[in-house]
Amino acid sequence: MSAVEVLAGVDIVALRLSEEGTLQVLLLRRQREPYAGQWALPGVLVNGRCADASLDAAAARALADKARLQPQYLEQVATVGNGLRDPRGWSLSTCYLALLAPDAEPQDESLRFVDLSRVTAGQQALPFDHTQLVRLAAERLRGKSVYSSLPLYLLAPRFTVTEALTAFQACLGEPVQHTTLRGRLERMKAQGWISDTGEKNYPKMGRPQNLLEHRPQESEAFIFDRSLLA
Ligand SMILES: O=P(O)(O)OC[C@H]1O[C@@H](O)[C@H](O)[C@@H]1O
Repeated sequence: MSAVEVLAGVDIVALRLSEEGTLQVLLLRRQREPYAGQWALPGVLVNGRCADASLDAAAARALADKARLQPQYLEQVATVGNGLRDPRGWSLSTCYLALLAPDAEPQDESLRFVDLSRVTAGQQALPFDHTQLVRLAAERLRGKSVYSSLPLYLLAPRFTVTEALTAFQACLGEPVQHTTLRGRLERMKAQGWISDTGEKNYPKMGRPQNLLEHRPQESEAFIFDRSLLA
């Protein structure tokens, strides 16, 4: 790399809700140097001859090419850049938050999900500044989950109130009142963002529960008029 070149890329913090109700982040074992063999965020460089029309397109490509997964939601979080984060020289990374369906599975042994809390706590070390990128994305998700329906993008399109509660609590990292969430979901129903399917799920334990359907009216999330934690 010449002295005047700057590497530019995108990195994806792709999250999934586990069966246990915890958030997990997708990691990819790097094939090449630097940090060959280490688990890192899936990312691609966008310098040079890449065909992507935009950073958003590059982020979608990174997930599609490297993980063969389609996100239910994708949002740009931040751009970081300096001369230290990549040993190849000055670099910029635009970090994206991607929310995956709960049945998103690693397609081969070069991919795996690990507990988000292990990464944010530094127990699972990541190369480059990827730990910092994960923390930024997790903070964005937490902040938006206070006042929007974002966590619903971590569920299957058909979900129960109990599953919604699990998703919100995982994103916020604290308990949410069942009745408060119900009220917010009712408001979404009134605006056409959620519909009643008239069907029930039949869990292994407990009583059957009504199945709701998430019907996003835009690519963003529904904004609540009051905080979910109020
Ligand atoms: O995988 P290659 O193309 O080598 O490089 C991409 C990585 O280089 C780093 O700056 C980025 O954070 C990104 O993850």
